[in-house]
Amino acid sequence: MSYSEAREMFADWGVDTEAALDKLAGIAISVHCWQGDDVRGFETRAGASGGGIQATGNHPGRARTPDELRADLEFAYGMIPGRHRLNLHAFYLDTDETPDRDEIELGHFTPWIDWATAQGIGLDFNPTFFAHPKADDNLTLSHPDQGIRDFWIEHGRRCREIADGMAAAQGGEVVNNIWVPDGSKDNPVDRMGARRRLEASLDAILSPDYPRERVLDAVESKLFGIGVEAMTVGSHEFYLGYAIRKGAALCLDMGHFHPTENVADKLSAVALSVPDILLHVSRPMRWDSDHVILLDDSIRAMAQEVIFAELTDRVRIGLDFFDATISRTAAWVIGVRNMQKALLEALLSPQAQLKQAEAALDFTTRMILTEEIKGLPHAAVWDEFCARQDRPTGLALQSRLEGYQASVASRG
Ligand SMILES: C[C@H](O)[C@H](O)[C@@H](O)C(=O)CO
Ligand SMILES: [Mn+2]
Repeated sequence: MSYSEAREMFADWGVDTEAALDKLAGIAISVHCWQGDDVRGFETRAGASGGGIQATGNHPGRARTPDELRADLEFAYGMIPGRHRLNLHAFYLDTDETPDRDEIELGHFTPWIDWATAQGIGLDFNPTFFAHPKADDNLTLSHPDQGIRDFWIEHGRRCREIADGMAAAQGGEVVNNIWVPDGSKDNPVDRMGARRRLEASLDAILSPDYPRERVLDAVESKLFGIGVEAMTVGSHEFYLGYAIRKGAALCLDMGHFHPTENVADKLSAVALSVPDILLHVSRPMRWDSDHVILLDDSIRAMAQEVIFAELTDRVRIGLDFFDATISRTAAWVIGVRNMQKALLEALLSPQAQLKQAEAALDFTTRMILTEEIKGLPHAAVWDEFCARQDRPTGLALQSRLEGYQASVASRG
């Protein structure tokens, strides 16, 4: 079906496809660097990722150096319509020096800043509180040992300084997201002590004032991780309260809740109390497995909430998945495009009619609408979006993804 035929069909339902395409073009997705190298980072000492997160699989082509990772990202961005961001973790520094985590500085990220600026890609940042001997107890900011806490506090403070430097170099906001793996394998007896220590450490990290429009601090909760099954110190309730008290952004990772919870439902609920929200869009399978996101119901529901609750200015969309059993570049491209497709579907919905039916308690009309619009030609509108930005679709996309994968498959 041609785009003009599709445009007319949507117009019959009161939907303006041009307005939807304009809106979609303005939504930046923060692409997570860690899909490209199985969350290994570029520190010389780095081993397995630890902290209960681990990529599984051994597909050829993993990026082994910052240059390889940037080349892979350039290819991926070239397959994705729109202008997007890069979400960089601190242990992806690019330097000949070997600073410990409490010694990193902006200069260790200069090649990333130069590259991102040349590419027109905004950076986001994350301190790395895992994959380090001082995190081997699965305790960092809440560790009972003051020395270990101080080490990680210094890391957190330096990361904010780096984020501010990135913002100064690039202009605009850098989201700096804090996730710590801290927790307990078996039932603890002093949950309060651990949470008080985490709170005090976070306060110490966040005490220097940076303009919010330059450094947007976010905090990420989690239900449990491998090795910390009994308690996660930074639980949802902990961070929801913390974000409200301190004015930080709240990060909702779709893999960090009980599998029966609807994470999309949380958006409007927390948006009443927290001004800014960061999403880690992910696909948990039975647990926080970080599968590549599909265009499935959970992603559609999340996108619909962002659009229908009119939260595009307050929600930063980041992705968080890593799959080492498939082409890593294809994983990025497919995942980001799926997020965009879900947003486009929401933008192509007859929102006003749906809300009107619901307000009138006319649930029959609401159901007719939700089910009938599923048959509308969303794909023709998506193809038009890609064509206007010279991005391939369908078989052409497949061939480009396979071609690039073949070109990196010989990496050792
Ligand atoms: C690498 C990320 O920071 C990490 O995945 C974190 O965001 C997380 O979700 C841990 O489970
Ligand atoms: Mn996450």
